[in-house]
Amino acid sequence: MKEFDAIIIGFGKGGKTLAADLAKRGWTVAMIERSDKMYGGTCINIGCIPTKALVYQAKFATRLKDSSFEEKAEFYRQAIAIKEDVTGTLRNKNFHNLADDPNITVYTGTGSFVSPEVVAVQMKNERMELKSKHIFINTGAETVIPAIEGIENNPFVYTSTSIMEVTGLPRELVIVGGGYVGLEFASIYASFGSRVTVLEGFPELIPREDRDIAEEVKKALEKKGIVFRVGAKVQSIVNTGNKASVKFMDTRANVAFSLEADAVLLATGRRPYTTGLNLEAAGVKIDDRGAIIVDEHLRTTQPAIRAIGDVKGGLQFTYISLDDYRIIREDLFGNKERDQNDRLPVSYSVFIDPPLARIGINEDDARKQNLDIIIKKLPVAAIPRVKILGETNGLFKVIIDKKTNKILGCTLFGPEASEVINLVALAMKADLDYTFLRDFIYTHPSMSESMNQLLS
Ligand SMILES: Cc1cc2nc3c(=O)[nH]c(=O)nc-3n(C[C@H](O)[C@H](O)[C@H](O)COP(=O)(O)OP(=O)(O)OC[C@H]3O[C@@H](n4cnc5c(N)ncnc54)[C@H](O)[C@@H]3O)c2cc1C
Ligand SMILES: NC(=O)c1ccc[n+]([C@@H]2O[C@H](COP(=O)([O-])OP(=O)(O)OC[C@H]3O[C@@H](n4cnc5c(N)ncnc54)[C@H](O)[C@@H]3O)[C@@H](O)[C@H]2O)c1
Repeated sequence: MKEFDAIIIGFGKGGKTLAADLAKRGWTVAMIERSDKMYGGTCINIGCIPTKALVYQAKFATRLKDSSFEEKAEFYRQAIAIKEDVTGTLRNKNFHNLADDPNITVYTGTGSFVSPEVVAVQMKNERMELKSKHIFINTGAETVIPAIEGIENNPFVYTSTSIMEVTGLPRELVIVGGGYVGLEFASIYASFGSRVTVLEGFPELIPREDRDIAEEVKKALEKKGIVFRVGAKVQSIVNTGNKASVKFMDTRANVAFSLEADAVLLATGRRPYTTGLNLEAAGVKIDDRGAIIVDEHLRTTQPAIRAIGDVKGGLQFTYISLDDYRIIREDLFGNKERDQNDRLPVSYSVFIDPPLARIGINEDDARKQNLDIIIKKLPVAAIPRVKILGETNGLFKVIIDKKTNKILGCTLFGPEASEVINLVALAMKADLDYTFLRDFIYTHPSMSESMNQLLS
């Protein structure tokens, strides 16, 4: 049996970064990845990178709004080809980053535990057992497939992964779920020229955001032609031969509706992926949502085994997986002072057009906690840069603690929000008063300079 200093199951963000770091320190590392289409993990192959490549291309597509559907479809086909090129290049680079390192062996096969120190790898034509005292699980998440009649083997039903493999632009796209994936794909496909309907089961759109922000988001996306149906319970998706017939119930009005679609995207959440890992053999326990249970230092219920990224539940972002690597690095080689709690608050961006970004609490949260706050708002139309961009939709909003002058939270909905939020996050992390950003000298004309106005 081959022995390694470390075994990593799953080629995710944290795992691949850890592999390279350990190898540099002289450790021998086995990286196990089940698919040769997934070297580098979800983000570069089927997640952040391909979707954001399409977000970027979709921006140009909006210039074709008066063109024929066929012309739009041709532009979309080219955008998919560009996306393929980007992911292919990154996948190859990610593979070689590890495989070319003499201390790292990449196994293309499915990993499963035999015991707490032994992992079996099932490859195409071979099964091997590997041994290590340090094992890291980085197997990511999978799309939740809801129990809806007619979904199974229905050629019109897609996940975020499979829809991006299709080169034909759907004329009518129905998206089930109005979360991150649902909204980003709605924005992308509406920009490319599809007619998009989003069916969200919850009675409100983006319920975690303040209602004034949610209204602005809805308004901006509706301007693109997207139709939202909230409180929608999808009952069946039937293959009618050349289309899908989507039947849903408006649970608020208690009325049944039916829609025709060329494609139906399931954007109904992602859950930790542990299928086939045989965690029982290692003594690694999962919670009732299927996430691997970890402590603040990412140790599982079998302390020599750790979990990284989406598979441990909680926030599902690439930068969280990367930060998990930092926690482990500090635990193994540093002062052991990092843990999962010290990275809060964490910002996020939904890459719709324009993007929505947030850090910390919002007004609703502050009111529920009876906090003494100052709220400042700025319609994006008041920022000089948006006149240049020709994009005046949006609202920036910040919540400040009246007593301490610290920023408690900030939501930015407008052009370049996903960049500007990092500035606010930095100020919050550095424990700066809001006046620091208010009086800072920014370049002009930039979106960052909106902080002068927003915070004044
Ligand atoms: C459509 C979409 C868009 C997204 N956009 C963003 C975004 O813009 N920004 C952002 O921060 N996040 C985004 N995310 C989330 C982000 O992609 C994930 O949070 C992140 O990639 C998770 O990384 P990870 O390290 O947990 O593992 P992953 O990158 O998911 O890697 C897990 C790997 O393990 C492999 N694997 C699974 N089981 C086994 C096994 N038994 N043996 C061997 N290999 C196995 C899988 O094939 C996979 O390659 C997006 C996700 C999706 C789906
Ligand atoms: N920009 C980003 O950072 C980004 C982009 C995409 C995905 N992601 C990550 O991927 C994860 C998964 O995204 P997601 O959008 O699939 O999940 P999500 O949890 O964000 O949203 C799922 C939505 O589907 C709705 N829903 C669930 N079942 C339904 C049903 N049967 N009918 C109608 N609606 C239903 C839910 O109410 C919810 O609004 C996110 O948690 C996020 O962390 C991040």
